[in-house]
Amino acid sequence: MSTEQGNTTGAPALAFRGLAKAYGDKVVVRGIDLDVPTGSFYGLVGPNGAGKTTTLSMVTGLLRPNQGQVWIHGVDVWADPVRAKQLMGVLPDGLRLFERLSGTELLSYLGRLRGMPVDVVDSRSRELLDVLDLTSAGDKLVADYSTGMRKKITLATALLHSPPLLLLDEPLEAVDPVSARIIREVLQAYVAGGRTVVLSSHVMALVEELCSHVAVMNDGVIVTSGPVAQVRGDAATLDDAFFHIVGGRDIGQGGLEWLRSSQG
Ligand SMILES: Nc1ncnc2c1ncn2[C@@H]1O[C@H](COP(=O)(O)OP(=O)(O)OP(=O)(O)O)[C@@H](O)[C@H]1O
Repeated sequence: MSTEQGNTTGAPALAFRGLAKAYGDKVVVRGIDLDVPTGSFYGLVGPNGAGKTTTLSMVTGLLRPNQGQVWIHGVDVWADPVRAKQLMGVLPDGLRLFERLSGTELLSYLGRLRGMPVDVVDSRSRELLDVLDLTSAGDKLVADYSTGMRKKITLATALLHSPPLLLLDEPLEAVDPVSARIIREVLQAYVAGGRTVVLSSHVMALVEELCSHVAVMNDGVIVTSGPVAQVRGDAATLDDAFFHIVGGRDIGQGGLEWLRSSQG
């Protein structure tokens, strides 16, 4: 494929082809392809170690693939990273932040780095801190934030420039139920406005509730992908379908007898 996949209007929100990554001899992503339609809410699911974070890191320009290409709205992430990064907001794994800034300063700094007008940065920052219930923490150093607060302030930085595509690595993990509900509503409103969200999660019920589409990864491969109803197939829930797709083991019969016993 050429460097430019198309203009930003016609192309999928995200597309990748032949994406591969190895660490030494260990191949962790094995040449995967995916198209994420604009306006979709796309879940990326898979067991521990399946390659979800590695994939999202390559897609967002944080980790260089060994092979393959990635386009955000038609812009090649590795050939034109500056333009591609204007089109996405990212909640990465690991949450490396500027620890010695307050939440408000962090948003202000990142907004200015993106070339946004100061008054727009200020008003959007206030709104985001308010919606994410971080107003009282706005003057606190990020170093003193809890894990859930760090996740919320990072989400605010991803939303600040109002990009057409959000890529979120486990956005609801470690977040309290009230904040989780707020984040879900923010993301649903975001998609309702015609934008696109891609998130990774282990929580199948959440993916089933929120997402229009899902891709299931296992051992570095996308095993199946498409609209949620199609991937669920005849299974009662997406959780059941996932269990069968990735070959989960049922412990109903045999095994762990010592855990079932009242004696030690
Ligand atoms: N820096 C690294 N060096 C070597 N191996 C790595 C590195 N980062 C990830 N891996 C390996 O790559 C594989 C995929 O990891 P990855 O974090 O992408 O999986 P994941 O699907 O996000 O898992 P989880 O659901 O547990 O977060 C794992 O086997 C992991 O051990």
